[in-house]
Amino acid sequence: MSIESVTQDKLKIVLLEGIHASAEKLFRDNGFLNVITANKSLPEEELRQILKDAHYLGIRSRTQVTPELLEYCDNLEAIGCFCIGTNQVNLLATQQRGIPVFNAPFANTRSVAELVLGEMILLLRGIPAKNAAAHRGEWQKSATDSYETRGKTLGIVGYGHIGTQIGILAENLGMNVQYYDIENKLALGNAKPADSYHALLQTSDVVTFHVPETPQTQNMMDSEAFSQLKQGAILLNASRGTVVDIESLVNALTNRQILGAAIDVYPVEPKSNQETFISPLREFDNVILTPHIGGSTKEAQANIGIEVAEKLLKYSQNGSTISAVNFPEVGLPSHEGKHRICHIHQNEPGILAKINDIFSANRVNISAQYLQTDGGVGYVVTDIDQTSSEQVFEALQKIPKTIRARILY
Ligand SMILES: NC(=O)C1=CN([C@@H]2O[C@H](COP(=O)(O)OP(=O)(O)OC[C@H]3O[C@@H](n4cnc5c(N)ncnc54)[C@H](O)[C@@H]3O)[C@@H](O)[C@H]2O)C=CC1
Ligand SMILES: O=C(O)CCC(=O)C(=O)O
Repeated sequence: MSIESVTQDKLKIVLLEGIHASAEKLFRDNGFLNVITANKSLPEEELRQILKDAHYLGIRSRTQVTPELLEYCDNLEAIGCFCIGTNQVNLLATQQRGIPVFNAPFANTRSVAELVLGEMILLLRGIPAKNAAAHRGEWQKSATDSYETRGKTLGIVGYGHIGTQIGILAENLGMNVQYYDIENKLALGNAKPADSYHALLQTSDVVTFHVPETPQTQNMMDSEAFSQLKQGAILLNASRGTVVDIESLVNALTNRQILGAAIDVYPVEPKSNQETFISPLREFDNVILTPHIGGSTKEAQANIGIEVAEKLLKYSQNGSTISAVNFPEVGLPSHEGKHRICHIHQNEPGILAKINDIFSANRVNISAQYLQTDGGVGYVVTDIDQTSSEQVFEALQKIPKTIRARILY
């Protein structure tokens, strides 16, 4: 498979799911004029149609990029996830098709941390249920099951960018912080690693999840895990909907084993704001239900729009794959007066030699070159002295195991 070079103004950029306008602006300011936006995720058939001739795709967490969908995307050069999670994209299938995937690993983390902190305080005071009752005209003035944060133990599962920030903020409220992570992590402030996942569940007053969606985190909070929790604990999940088994959560709420919960993510989420949200959790006043908005603040979304659009622009304009989540990372600086060709191929020995044989046979002088391989794919960026002729480009495309090649300038 290969692609022809298309002038920048004609490259089709599709930005879905209400990606912040900062992204579209950046593309347009850089001369990308064919930018199509939608404020929701699209149904399968519409998605296929719109992506059939698209070169760049921007999504958030709803759009599923499956191997089947990729069959329809012959021109797709790169994907930007305008969020942290990339579990909605089949990373192996995109890699095999020579499509780097980028994300914004930090920009919304503070927003999630602040939301979780606020929810935790409200839940410890029993506010969600009291608030719901007051809306119905009931007056529930009582201190029963109403607690300060001070002196309570917060258990953080997944001590990464979000988990660590929550730990620091919670310590400032006077909480004891412990965490569980599969990696050995530097403990910030006075936080302590728990002896095990179960030890954390058994000894925390509040448990909050900040893990990625992986096979290991699937139903990490199942009925067995719920049975380990302290009587009257509080549970929060703003990570992924597959992490907490909803039926087990419903049971724990029904038999009052836990005092309350805050859930931002669900196994199945509506595709747009027009769709009804269906969940057995809707009947519980002591559960804060939010529509996957942990990272949805103006600040975070504007920053993410710029960060991910910049990564896509760099890939388009100079071939940089730095910080791609599924691809060899190559970031060759631009060289004045030189011309750049990118070659993506299946990772097998001897391909670089074949590329260079073609340059040599055509008396093309290489001024800089970088090869990086990662798993199944190899990526070579080459700067040459003269503009590449059609003959050279065609020969590069015909090298066996080539996935795609691009002339950048
Ligand atoms: N609700 C929302 O709007 C948002 C949700 N998220 C979700 O939050 C997740 C976490 O975000 P970050 O903290 O930025 O990610 P991160 O990658 O910085 O941290 C994740 C941590 O989880 C740990 N981990 C992985 N598997 C684990 C397991 N089985 N048990 C225990 N620890 C495990 C990792 O070692 C890492 O330290 C993201 O992957 C995303 O799914 C992120 C942003 C917004
Ligand atoms: O803002 C979004 O659409 C998704 C946020 C999220 O879950 C993430 O960043 O991983």
